[in-house]
Amino acid sequence: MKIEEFAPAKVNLTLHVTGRRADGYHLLDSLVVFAGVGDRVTVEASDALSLTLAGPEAAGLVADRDNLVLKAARFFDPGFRARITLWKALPVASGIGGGSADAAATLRALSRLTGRPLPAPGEAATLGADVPACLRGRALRLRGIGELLEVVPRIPPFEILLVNPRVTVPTPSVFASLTERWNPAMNDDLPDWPDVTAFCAWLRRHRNDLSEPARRVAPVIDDVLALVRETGCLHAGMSGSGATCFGLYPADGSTAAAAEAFVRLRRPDWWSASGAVS
Ligand SMILES: C[C@@](CO)(OP(=O)(O)O)[C@H](O)COP(=O)(O)OP(=O)(O)OC[C@H]1O[C@@H](n2ccc(N)nc2=O)[C@H](O)[C@@H]1O
Ligand SMILES: Nc1ncnc2c1ncn2[C@@H]1O[C@H](COP(=O)(O)OP(=O)(O)O)[C@@H](O)[C@H]1O
Repeated sequence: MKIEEFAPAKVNLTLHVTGRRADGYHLLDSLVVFAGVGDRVTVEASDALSLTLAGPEAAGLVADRDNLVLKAARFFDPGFRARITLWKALPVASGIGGGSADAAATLRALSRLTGRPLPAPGEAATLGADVPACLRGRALRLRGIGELLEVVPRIPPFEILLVNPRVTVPTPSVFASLTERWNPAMNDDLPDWPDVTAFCAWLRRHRNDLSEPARRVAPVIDDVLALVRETGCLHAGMSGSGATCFGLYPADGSTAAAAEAFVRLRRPDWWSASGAVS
């Protein structure tokens, strides 16, 4: 039996850093969505554990034991034997959780293959703070270091453009260069947004507290945001620790795709993708 799982890009539409734990991990309050753009993990039973890389972004990775796909497989069952293929479409170290998405897709695939349950969020977070959210793969409010999740059921439909300038931004460096670690959280109750315009107006009143340190690490982020804004999006921002930026568009099946074509024309050397959001 061959099982395929999609590993969608995670996008932090807001990211408030609200404190720091004694072990150095930061407390977050983030509204997270998943885009119809991502990697694919395929798993089939075999007599040995192996990983093959394919896809347009595979060159950014090696299939060694530190690959999050193999870490997730060993975490699920240290003796598990399977032939795993990772089709890599998301750029590595880009703030859209590609590695965490791959780990989560591997766990989902192995759970389907064996009928065994998925790990609890607190356990999954030991693979990576974003893995619990990626296991759910739908609009969420993420708190704690990433293990406290609440489904956000009423996000209005929209489409998204993702643009990465092909500069890798290591997450630890961005957290390390934060100057203010104790910032206000989002309000306890999230509103019911009547439409995407109201949703974007709400997003504009919130923050990504990692933007400033990320822009110090990778000043090109300002150019990415300027280009995304030039497409006429409803709202633009940076995801996670960067450098990927996003633009939001109405869910009309064409405006986000047209924005992607515009960006590709202007910056064929950058990575861009667009899709619907869940
Ligand atoms: C910042 C976020 C926001 O969603 O996304 P990315 O930019 O990575 O996509 C995540 O919290 C990243 O999650 P993930 O990439 O899984 O993080 P991990 O591998 O667990 O941690 C990488 C490093 O980031 C820092 N880190 C991560 C999460 C967190 N809540 N506090 C931290 O301080 C730590 O320095 C840690 O050593
Ligand atoms: N399957 C994987 N996909 C992406 N990165 C991986 C993977 N396995 C291990 N990594 C490592 O994890 C780190 C974070 O990568 P990634 O999850 O893409 O970052 P981000 O969460 O910022 O998008 C990188 O240094 C990368 O080498």
